Amino acid sequence: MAQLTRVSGSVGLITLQNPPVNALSAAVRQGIVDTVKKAVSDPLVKCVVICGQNGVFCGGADIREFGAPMTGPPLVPMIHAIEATNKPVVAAIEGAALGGGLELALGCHYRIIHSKARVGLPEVTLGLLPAAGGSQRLPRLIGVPAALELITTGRHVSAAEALKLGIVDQVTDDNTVDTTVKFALSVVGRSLESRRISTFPCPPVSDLDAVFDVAMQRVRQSARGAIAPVTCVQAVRAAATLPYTQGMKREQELMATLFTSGQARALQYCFFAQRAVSRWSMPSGARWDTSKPRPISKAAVIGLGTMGRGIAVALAQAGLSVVAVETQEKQLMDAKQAVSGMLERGAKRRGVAPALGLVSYSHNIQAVAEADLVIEAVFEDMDLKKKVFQQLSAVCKPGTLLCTNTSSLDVDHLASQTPSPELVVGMHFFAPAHVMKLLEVVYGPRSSPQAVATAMQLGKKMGKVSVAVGNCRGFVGNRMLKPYMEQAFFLLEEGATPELVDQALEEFGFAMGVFRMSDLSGLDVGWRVRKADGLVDPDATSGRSARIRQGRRYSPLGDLLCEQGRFGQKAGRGWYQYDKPGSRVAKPDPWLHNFLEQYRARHGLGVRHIDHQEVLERCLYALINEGFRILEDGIAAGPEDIDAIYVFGYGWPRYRGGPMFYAGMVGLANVLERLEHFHQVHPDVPYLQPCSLLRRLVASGSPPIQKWREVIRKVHSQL
Ligand SMILES: CCC/C=C/C(=O)SCCNC(=O)CCNC(=O)[C@H](O)C(C)(C)COP(=O)([O-])OP(=O)([O-])OC[C@H]1O[C@@H](n2cnc3c(N)ncnc32)[C@H](O)[C@@H]1OP(=O)([O-])[O-]
Repeated sequence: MAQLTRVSGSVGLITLQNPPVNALSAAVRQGIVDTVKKAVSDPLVKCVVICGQNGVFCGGADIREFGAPMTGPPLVPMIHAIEATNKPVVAAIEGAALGGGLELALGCHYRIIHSKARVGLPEVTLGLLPAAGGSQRLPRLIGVPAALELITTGRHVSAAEALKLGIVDQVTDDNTVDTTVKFALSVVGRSLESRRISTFPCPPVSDLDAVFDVAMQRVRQSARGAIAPVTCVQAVRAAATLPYTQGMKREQELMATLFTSGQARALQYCFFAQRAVSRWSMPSGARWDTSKPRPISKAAVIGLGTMGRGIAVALAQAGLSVVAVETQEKQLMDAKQAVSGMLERGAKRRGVAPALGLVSYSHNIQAVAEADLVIEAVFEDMDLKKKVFQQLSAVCKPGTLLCTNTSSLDVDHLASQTPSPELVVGMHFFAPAHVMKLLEVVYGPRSSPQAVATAMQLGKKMGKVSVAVGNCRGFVGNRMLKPYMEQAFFLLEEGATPELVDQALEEFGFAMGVFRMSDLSGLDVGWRVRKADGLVDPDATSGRSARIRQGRRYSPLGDLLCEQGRFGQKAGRGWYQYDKPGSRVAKPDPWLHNFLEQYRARHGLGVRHIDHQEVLERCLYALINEGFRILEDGIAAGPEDIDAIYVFGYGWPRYRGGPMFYAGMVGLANVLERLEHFHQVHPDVPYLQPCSLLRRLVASGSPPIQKWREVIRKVHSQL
């Protein structure tokens, strides 16, 4: 809705009212149309100010309405009507003017912004383009290069930058509405001819073709396979080359191709999934809205290797005081230098002062005695972690929350080393910990809801997408990665090459295929785990038995490479070869191809043609199947949790929504049918056996993903 009041005698103040962000729902659009008409026809109103209630101008079109048939007045004529009025209309921007919100403001004759507000056209992040005139007005206002950058990245811009770019006319530190009302009164009577952006020519650019070629190349490289950024470039090109009316026509045509696309649906699902994961729940019934987090002001990090350093930086950047502990003196000095450097570089990027004073360093674990929360980030070794937890229990003040940064170790087992297991949770950070958005908060059967709530809130404070998950081997992300990698190894045995598998996955949208990723993270990591699991058997060198371990098909390929010292990038060779150790450019390796041929011959394996489709189905459906098992086991509360983990932590292409959303897009019955087929061909691969939840969902008519929780609840209630 929108409300019209008359203030300061002759100013028509229109307030958008649609909590929490005054999104432009059908009712709000109707409200704007009605109130603008009323204000324009009221002789007592000399000028109009548009603002939003509760300190937010407008978060854009109401994304919740996108799936349903359009009702209410459309945005484009509404904004045109505002621009065409003969009374000055001024936008008073507080909080944010994003998407349709900024497009509304661009239809106004002037824009005043609060210094803490931001603006932007983030439609591209939702698989769309700014199709309420934004792609046509912004280039006319600020020029093609700047508009291209903002529209194709969807970046939010601070008030100061918005002023510099010319998006707004004035920045204020005072009450934005009061300032804007005064401003509006001051421009009454001035000609509006030069204030209607749609009438501006685009500022000339010397080599327009080159500008668009570079932009197109950039978006194709940075968002491989995503259609919205490419379409955004085309829309801005229309602004630069066509008269406004024709440009608007082109904008609408381009939007029509995006609006109903699968990518737009996936990206909009991701938008809500990212927010839904903060409403966590545990199988015990504990929930986000009934569990109160503890206040944390002082944190500690134990172990300052790569992960510990990143965690210390993330905590300090969130404004917490941090005690960083490393028992080795030399490591401590190196870490201090590295952490300070990271804080300085981060602060420079964000234009703030580095939080160097928030971090103190010690080689004595006693230094953590006063911490409210400790994150242990020592080497991934259960015995070592157990020792640290025992020490922490003796040192920390009562009530201190003890967190372990582990990617797969048993959080409950660690909790049992302490007298207060309810205060123990896992915090699985992803490297580099101060950069990566994902945090898995792992609760054991004895973790208290308050401990989970505190870790989740801390994650939010650090700017992470935090997902609460149950305790099991690999938690959610790494547990699902295992069948995915296993299939990739099997495909090599059956005739594929690392290049073929990686190309299929990279064309699907992953930043890196499974083998390039494995080379980057180091083959020895998995080797160590497999050794500890008793899977690496040096005696079994040939024949079928060599490829069966613990009763199931096993590929020793990764182990054989490690035995040759081929640990990946750091060794200069792994699944690929590199110019030198540490080099990042992966090149196909004839040695590896020869090795695969010999391996297949030794084991009597026939080679067959494997295409991209098979790579995708085998690798992704095995991963998805494990996702369904995770839901069935109650390790993740809903499909959004799994999807957020994969999008924010594992490079799953956001425009494909996450693995569970993707399963829904290709059709659950289709996934089930292909898994049944693959399991028939490979009966010794349990990961390919379709999970009963998947069967159940298909039997229930493959409901939309938003309804899966109902089926999951039924499964749980019958257990
Ligand atoms: C022709 C069409 C052309 C135009 C297209 C567009 O405009 S496309 C749109 C382009 N606009 C954008 O892409 C902007 C998207 N929004 C944002 O970037 C941020 O929400 C924010 C910066 C506005 C506020 O950040 P913050 O950290 O303070 O808050 P928060 O992020 O936690 O959100 C709070 C609640 O508001 C909800 N909600 C938010 N926006 C919308 C919406 N547009 N709609 C509906 N709902 C929306 C959000 O789901 C959440 O709900 P929950 O979970 O509580 O039930």
